[in-house]
Parts: sequence; structure tokens; C-alpha cells
Amino acid sequence: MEKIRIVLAGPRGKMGTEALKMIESTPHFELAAAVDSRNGGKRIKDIVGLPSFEALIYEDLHVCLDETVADVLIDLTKPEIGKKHLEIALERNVRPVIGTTGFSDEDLRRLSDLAADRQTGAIIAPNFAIGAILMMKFSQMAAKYLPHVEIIEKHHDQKLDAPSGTALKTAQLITEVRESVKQGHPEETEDLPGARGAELDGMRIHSVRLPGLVAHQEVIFGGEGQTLTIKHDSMNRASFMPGVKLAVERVMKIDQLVYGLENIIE
Ligand SMILES: NC(=O)c1ccc[n+]([C@@H]2O[C@H](COP(=O)([O-])OP(=O)(O)OC[C@H]3O[C@@H](n4cnc5c(N)ncnc54)[C@H](O)[C@@H]3O)[C@@H](O)[C@H]2O)c1
Ligand SMILES: O=C(O)C1=N[C@H](C(=O)O)CCC1
Repeated sequence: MEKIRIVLAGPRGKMGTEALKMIESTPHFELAAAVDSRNGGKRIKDIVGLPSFEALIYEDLHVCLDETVADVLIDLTKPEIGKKHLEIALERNVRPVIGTTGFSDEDLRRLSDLAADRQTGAIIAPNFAIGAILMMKFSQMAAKYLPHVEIIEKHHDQKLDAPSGTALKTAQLITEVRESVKQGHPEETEDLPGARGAELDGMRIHSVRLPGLVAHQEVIFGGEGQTLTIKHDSMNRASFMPGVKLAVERVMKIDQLVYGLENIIE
């Protein structure tokens, strides 16, 4: 099998270090280069605590892709950088696998058009954990029958964006199968602003940020005399790596942008 040559953006981060281990243990993956906010000119093996890859570190993706033969870019940096890197990679026909969140509907339309123009596969995955994908799929199934929904997402307190990409994606999947519903009492008031959480098509989304958490979500459905809770917990960042590996393999075989791993697992 030919090796898939990967550029990894964010190699020193919590996700990036797990991704390096995943690449190291996958015989048909090769780390071609890395993009970091510092350490340009060094090699991955020169950074204390990182595996002994010879791959060079660049501080600019343009320069990296000028000097590197690559098939796939994995981006695990931060929202505005992931978006910029996705575009740079597509313009050079390098297939992006993006783990950062914060893409608006308008961004997704524009980037889908760009991927289609370039006939280059791209995957944006708000959550790489296979269990989280199932949680979203099961929630979409349940919402057909129990349309009153509240989402509680909980993450570590270093997370930059709220609500989480997973919560937004879950809400979007639910809007595809249910009519818009006015939830709660028609005359309810918020005596403390934000008490009822964010609102998306009648659904409420509550974001919790605490040290000690990794990534967790509960989707609670209410009906007459019953509730249903669908819950997923990522206890560590290794939980995301089978999904990253799957996305890298799959992005090599598609020629359009896919938003969400639920679109590539059976
Ligand atoms: N899709 C998923 O399943 C999933 C799971 C966990 C985290 N995430 C997302 O992945 C991203 C990384 O998460 P994390 O917990 O590893 O964060 P982190 O803060 O530990 O790591 C981010 C890394 O990106 C680097 N970085 C910042 N700007 C950069 C730039 N311009 N170029 C290159 N590198 C740059 C930082 O130096 C840091 O090492 C976040 O956006 C997070 O929301 C996604
Ligand atoms: O920032 C994180 O950490 C995570 N973000 C994702 C999201 O926004 O949904 C989910 C996984 C962890």
C-alpha cells in the first residue's frame, strides 16, 4: 500500500501529540512535515516529549507546501487558523482533514464550492470520536418522535469556542428531521440573562467549561411523562484518533467537502 504523506498543523497541542502517536503507529501513514506557531526550522524529534520523526517544522503553511510533497493536511490548531489552512491546502490540491470548529453556514458553502472546483476531497469533523458520531445519529433518530430537546455540552476550560462544534452539528441534524418547536412556557422569562442557554430553532444549548473535563455531551428529550437522555463522554484525546485515521484514509478517495464523520461511516 502506498504511504499517505501527511502535514500536521499543531503538533505540540493536546490533539497534535496524540495525532503524532497515531501516525507513528500506522504503517501506511508518513509524517511529511509539521506546521507550528514556533520552532520553524527544527525537526519534530528536536522537541522534547515528541516522537523521533525527522519531519521538518514550518511556521507558515504556504512555505511548507512549497517545499513538501504532501497528500493530506491534518489541522488541529484553533478555529481561525483551521479555516485559513483548509483554504490554503485546497488551493494546492492537498486534502484537508480539519478538527477545528467554528465554521459558519456561509464558510461551509464557500469551502464546498472551492473543494468542488479543485475536485479535491476535504473533511471537516466537529468531533472525531466514533461514539460522539453515534450519539448525534441516535439524537437525530429520537428527535423525530420526541421533538422537545435541550443539549448540554461540557468541555475543559481551555476551549475557545462556545457552543461546541458538536452541539451545533447535533442541533443542525435535529433541525433536518423536526418542525421548529417553541420550547418551554410561552411566557417564560430569563431573570438572569443566559439562564435558558443559547437558542437554535427552538432548541436550547447549554455550555459548561470546567477544568477536569475533556469533551462530553448530553442530549435530553422530553415527552409526556418521559425523558430520554443520550450521552457521550470522551475521557481522553486518544478517543478521537480512530476517527482522525478514518478521515485521512477516506479523504484520499473523495473529491468534495464532507462536513461531519456521520457522512462517511455506515
Ligand atoms: N474534532 C474533534 O474531534 C476535536 C477534538 C478535540 C479538539 N478539537 C479541536 O482541535 C483544536 C486543538 O485542540 P487541542 O486541545 O489540541 O488544543 P491545544 O491548545 O492543546 O493545541 C493547539 C495547538 O495549535 C498550535 N497553533 C496555534 N496557532 C497555530 C498556527 N498558526 N500554526 C500552527 N499551529 C498553531 C498551538 O501552538 C498548540 O500547540 C481545537 O480547535 C479544538 O477545538 C477537535
Ligand atoms: O475543543 C475541544 O476540545 C473539542 N471540541 C470539539 C467541539 O467543539 O465539538 C469536540 C471535541 C473536543
